[in-house]
Amino acid sequence: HSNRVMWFQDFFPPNMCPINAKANTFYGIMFDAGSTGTRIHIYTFVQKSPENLPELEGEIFESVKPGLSAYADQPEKGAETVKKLLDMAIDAVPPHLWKKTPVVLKATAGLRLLSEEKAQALLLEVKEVFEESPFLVPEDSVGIMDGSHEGILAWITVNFLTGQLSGQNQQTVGTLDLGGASTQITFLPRFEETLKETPGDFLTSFEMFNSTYKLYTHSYLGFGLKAARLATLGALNMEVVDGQMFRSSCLPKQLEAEWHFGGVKYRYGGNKEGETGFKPCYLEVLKVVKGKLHQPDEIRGSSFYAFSYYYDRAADTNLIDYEQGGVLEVRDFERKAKEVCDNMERYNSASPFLCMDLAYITALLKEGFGFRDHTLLQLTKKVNNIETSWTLGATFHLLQSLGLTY
Ligand SMILES: O=c1[nH]cnc2c1ncn2[C@@H]1O[C@H](COP(=O)(O)OP(=O)(O)O)[C@@H](O)[C@H]1O
Ligand SMILES: [Ca+2]
Repeated sequence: HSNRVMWFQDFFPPNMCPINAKANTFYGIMFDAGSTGTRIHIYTFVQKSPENLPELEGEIFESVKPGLSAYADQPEKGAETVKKLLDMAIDAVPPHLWKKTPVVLKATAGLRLLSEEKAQALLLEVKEVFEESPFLVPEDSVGIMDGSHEGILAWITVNFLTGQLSGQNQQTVGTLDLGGASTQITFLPRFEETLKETPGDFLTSFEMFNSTYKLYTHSYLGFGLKAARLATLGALNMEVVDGQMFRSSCLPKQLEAEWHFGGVKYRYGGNKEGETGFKPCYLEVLKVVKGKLHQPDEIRGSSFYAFSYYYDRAADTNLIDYEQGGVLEVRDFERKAKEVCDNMERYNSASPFLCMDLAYITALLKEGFGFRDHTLLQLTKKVNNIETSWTLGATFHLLQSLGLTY
């Protein structure tokens, strides 16, 4: 299509004009600076008619590891990883739309855990990369996202993709996200009771697509899968003494290894002489979650969408198909945790943390949030070929604030 103006264009509303069939295509670029990796999502939308929601046409997705927080002492190098990903957008977006295509980066728990100074230095370098690009750089285009937004925007994404935000008879689903450093739970309460017994800072009103949703949401910093490993080892927020060894019954007996997280080196290993296996391991992970999370009664009976590390660990252990995902019960994680923890030698080609991760997920779901053994979890990585990530919700929010959609 060219930009030629045809005489008949004035006779048609813009969306119906035959030569303009694609004139209402637009793009949005959203970066997710997570604690374990940085990801770019390039979305294509078509607004077919002004009274309908913009239709999502597709997504281009790419990711790199490690995340920005690993470059805490080399912010320029960190920004370089963002630039590499942004080069993909140069190829994906037609040049005449560059100036109208917004680019935004939101960082999550990895940067929340860094010192203010180091986090700001990284964000400043990223901002420079954006300013040098041909794209639209809105105000606040680079920053650390509020934990409550992370949950809400993921909820918007999943419920948009499953068609629950349009039309009548909306039956929304709750969402569970398990990151490296933090974890989120979000749902739309149906009972007056829930609103009454929930602490005020767990409830947030959010406007999207001409509706207001009062959501239950909370982000637990330090309860992501990798942070939980450190907590289980007793190493989270510890002044680590040189050569200090952290041991756990969740690790293979003979294991001794090193692990770098958040710029600190940890030595860890199994209980050489002591106990190993599910029972002692579960007691260890239980200490990390017990009594630390709010348990809304309402969620016991409902089913949830779960993604990120819930998905990865379920796929790693063949509980679900890696491409298709699947439906599980909470007790399936427990069954698998027992199987792996009580036979660690059989799983020694997988991650040494597999037993600990599965035990933690089980404890988080049951003793943390208070789900039942039979609670259903819909494990999903993509819906209609779009990643289930807070980034789509964030892009809608962005387009709305720029007046590109309502
Ligand atoms: O867009 C995505 N597609 C697929 N997986 C994702 C996406 N975003 C995050 N993840 C998953 O999230 C987990 C890592 O969490 P992340 O690095 O975002 O930590 P954080 O949320 O605590 O900052 C991994 O399981 C990773 O595969
Ligand atoms: Ca994340």
